Amino acid sequence: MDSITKNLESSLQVPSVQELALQRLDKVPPRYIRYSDSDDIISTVSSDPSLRVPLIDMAMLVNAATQDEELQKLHLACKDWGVFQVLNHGVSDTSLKNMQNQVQGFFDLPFEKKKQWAQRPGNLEGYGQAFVTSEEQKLDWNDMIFLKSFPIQNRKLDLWPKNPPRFRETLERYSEDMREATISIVKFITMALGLQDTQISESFREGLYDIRMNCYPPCPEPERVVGIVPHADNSGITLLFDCADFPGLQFLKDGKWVNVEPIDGAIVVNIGHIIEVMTNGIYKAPEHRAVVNKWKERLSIVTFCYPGSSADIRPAKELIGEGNPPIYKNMTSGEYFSNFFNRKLDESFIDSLRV
Ligand SMILES: O=C(O)CCC(=O)C(=O)O
Ligand SMILES: [Fe+2]
Repeated sequence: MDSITKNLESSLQVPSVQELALQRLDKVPPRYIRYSDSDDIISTVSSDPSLRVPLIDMAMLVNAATQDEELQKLHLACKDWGVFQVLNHGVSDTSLKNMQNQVQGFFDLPFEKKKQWAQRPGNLEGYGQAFVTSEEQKLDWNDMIFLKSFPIQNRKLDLWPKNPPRFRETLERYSEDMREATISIVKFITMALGLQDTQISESFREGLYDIRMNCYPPCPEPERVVGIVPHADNSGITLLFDCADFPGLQFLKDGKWVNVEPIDGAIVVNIGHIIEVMTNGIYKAPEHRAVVNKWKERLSIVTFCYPGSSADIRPAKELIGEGNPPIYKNMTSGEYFSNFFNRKLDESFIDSLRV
């Protein structure tokens, strides 16, 4: 792999996977091949049907009578998995469905129309693919549109689609809903850890919110490609709305990949590197990937949630002391992002943040 440090806040332009899929090829082009037939992507998937991503009910976290029990469940979910599905998160079904319809409407547009909102050289935002830094790099079976939503001054409105016509207002509303949900979810995550003060959750009120809308077209050789290559998120937390009714997202648990079975109305929440640092590694950002299939397109709408830029990224003071040394460095928000965008692609990002 490329060991030279590059600024990764940009992406090279690559072909649209949706357009490739429309050609109804028998074989995928070599640039997408990740696996040979023998070390098949499927063989590493857990075969234990009882192994399921934990399900958390926010209504039980809010209710004083059931809060302690549900906080204990949340603690184990964060500690043992780093991911859970959440119900009763406060985001209405209408908001989710409206967003799904707009994103579907966008990806259904002819390529020539979508290109209007394409990433520009040296820029990650817009319609295209993330983190393509060399002409030799293997590609994901994924098209996406990536937009920054909060703070409002970060919005590059010239990259916000105007087609379908309600896209912009729907995304605006959706990101407000995601921000509200994030503040509550982070509050409960810190409570699950026994932290009293709400400084961490409140820092998400002025936080950064980036939305990545993914489209995974059907693929003629799904077992030889990957929708999104295994990674952990650099966010505080990530909220993923799976628009499909069949699995595609998988998390690594005890060396095996576990499918996330979509639940109607639920949101998938995973810990990102920032909360990993703030909890001094008690809650870890889990590895995950997306797989694709032969027959059905899948969409997901992913919100990366970061604390505001005035919050330092450091292990919480309450969690360190005698016998509990900090395992991660103290960083300003600016230092954290600079480390991320200048990271070496062949090294673990989280390991580079260790003291
Ligand atoms: O679409 C998915 O299921 C996974 C997306 C993801 O992990 C990401 O965008 O960071
Ligand atoms: Fe991710």
